[in-house]
Amino acid sequence: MTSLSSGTPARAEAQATGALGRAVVEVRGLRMNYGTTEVLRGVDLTVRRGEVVALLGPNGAGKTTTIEILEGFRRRSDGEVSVLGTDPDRGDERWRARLGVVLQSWRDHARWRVRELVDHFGRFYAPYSEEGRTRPADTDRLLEVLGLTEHAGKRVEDLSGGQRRRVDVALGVVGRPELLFLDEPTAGLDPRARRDFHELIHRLVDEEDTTVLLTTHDLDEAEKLADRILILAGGRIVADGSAEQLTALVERESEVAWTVDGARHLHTTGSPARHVAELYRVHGDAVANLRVTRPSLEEVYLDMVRHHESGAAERAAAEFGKEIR
Ligand SMILES: Nc1ncnc2c1ncn2[C@@H]1O[C@H](COP(=O)(O)OP(=O)(O)OP(=O)(O)O)[C@@H](O)[C@H]1O
Repeated sequence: MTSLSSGTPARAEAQATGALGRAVVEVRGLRMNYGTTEVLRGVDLTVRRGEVVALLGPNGAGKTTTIEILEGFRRRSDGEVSVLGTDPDRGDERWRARLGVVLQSWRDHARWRVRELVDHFGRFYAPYSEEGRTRPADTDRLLEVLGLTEHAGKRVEDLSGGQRRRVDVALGVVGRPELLFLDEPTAGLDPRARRDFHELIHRLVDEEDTTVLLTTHDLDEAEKLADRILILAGGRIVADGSAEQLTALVERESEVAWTVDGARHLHTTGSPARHVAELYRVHGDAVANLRVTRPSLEEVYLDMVRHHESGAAERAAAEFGKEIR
């Protein structure tokens, strides 16, 4: 397998030295207002070295706003933010060189040829090499890893959407970032390109010791890609855990519905089997129309999104938070 650098995979090395797990992003009480509209109302989150974290939330939840603040592109209204040990509002060029950024849509550079463009971007990073991390990445090797070798001589404007997206990624990682921000990375990619992209992200994490924070409104993508999912809704993080943890928490709350003597009943419980046994002990054969439903993470999430889009964001977020805690 082609890698961006030679030698021992960086993640294994970091694991050996105990460097994995240190916080690279710390956010406490982050608030953001656009005029009188409060978009972020006290976001707390942590991203640790070596993690792939997905910031998941419905359209307009404030995902882009959050990562733009972390990238130093946008000034926050309030709160504490530290990215690679620095407040992004005061980040200098050396700090910036340690970050990789892939924006939602990149419409510039249409007339550049792929190889020239990646090479050109890479040169900016040359003064910022560090021990164990020579910058930039080798352009040809990077193009190969991203499946762009055969398109290296083409103009960006002549590429397909998926190929362009890969160029965006090349520009985001040519500086061999310690921390990579990806905003909706697979929007517009077909399933094959999406799968390739997921592989690429895992390879970056394993071989380059890159920590990744990505935004998506696709739960499936978050489940496939991320070690940890943060759900942003109503201006706050309402859930934080691995896909398995979130699923387990959701499944704890099952709905038991039944009728006794024609009267309908509904009960939410973490132990449906015990509840059903108790029902039969008390009512015996009078129990009818028994139904036990375990909502999936997706159902609960989509329900929250529907509420959010119908304007009941605050309530939906609170309910969702309650449901999975
Ligand atoms: N520059 C701005 N001025 C005023 N309002 C803004 C600005 N940028 C974003 N907003 C508003 O802030 C809210 C959050 O936007 P943001 O783009 O951060 O959400 P998002 O979760 O990334 O959404 P999407 O999934 O659609 O990309 C939206 O209601 C948006 O209209």
